[in-house]
Amino acid sequence: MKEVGTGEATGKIILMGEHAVVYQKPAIAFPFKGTTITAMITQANENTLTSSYHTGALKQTSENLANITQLTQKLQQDLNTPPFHLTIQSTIPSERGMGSSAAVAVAITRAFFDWQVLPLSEETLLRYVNFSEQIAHGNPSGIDAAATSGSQPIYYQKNQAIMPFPLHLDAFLLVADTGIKGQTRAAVRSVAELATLQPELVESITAHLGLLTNQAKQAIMHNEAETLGDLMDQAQSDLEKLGVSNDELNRYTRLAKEHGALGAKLTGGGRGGCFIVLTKTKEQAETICHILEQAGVKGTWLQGLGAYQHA
Ligand SMILES: C[C@@](O)(CCO)CC(=O)[O-]
Repeated sequence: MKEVGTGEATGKIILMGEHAVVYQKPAIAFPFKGTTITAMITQANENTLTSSYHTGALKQTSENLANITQLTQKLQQDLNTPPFHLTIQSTIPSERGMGSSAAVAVAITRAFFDWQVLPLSEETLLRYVNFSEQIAHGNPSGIDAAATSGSQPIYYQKNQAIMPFPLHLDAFLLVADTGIKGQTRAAVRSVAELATLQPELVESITAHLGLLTNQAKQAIMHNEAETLGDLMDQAQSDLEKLGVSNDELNRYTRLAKEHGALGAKLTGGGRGGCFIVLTKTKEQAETICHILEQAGVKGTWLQGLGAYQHA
């Protein structure tokens, strides 16, 4: 056993396919390197946790504490470890659709295995993260676990091999936080309820979202930012029909479009949280960022998608 075990993970952005991915449709996501989480573990007299965060990252709501508590108990039992002190530091905003619950589970699992000097396969890691995600989300597709544990963009379909996917596009992606707590668990549940009441409607919307994801993959491969933007707009419209957007997300994505964005949509679970805006140039992204901040958006990150291949 080491004196200190450490583990890291990044946040994630879903570019296309959230919610539809729960219904076996494909999605595209990438680890978001601007946001990270680190877990550190040492031996202690009893199990304790401290966490620190920047601007809204990892807040100890009862929901994310339940998944951390149950995951650490499981790891402690499975790996037969002594009592521990766990420290978590995060810059991933929590409950914003950026994968903080999956990322914290990735970092903690890595820290436990590092502490015990045990090899950790991808498969074992994902098993622990999905255990934790069941508690946080109810019915996760596994995309958050896959995206926050890897280093490459992925094309993801539930229960299929994770496909790394080269995301290089001459465009910029602005990630913006509505400042409103996202509601992934409630949104996933409400789509499931709609699927029980109107199975054909949900099948046709999610099938369309899956088609848009596949078209987006082609657009990215051919470096067609305008096409990708148009597909993102169509995805936002489908997500609104599924009932997982909200007034602020609708208003901000439309505002971004009015100011020259190629496309704009919510990202992640929705009903709050973050949205993404695609622009051709960095200057356009910065202008839109300024307009959105004046309109009430709380936090923004800018990512050049051309550089992603080197990340
Ligand atoms: C809304 C959802 O599709 C993405 C949440 O980041 C849920 C899931 O896939 O587990």
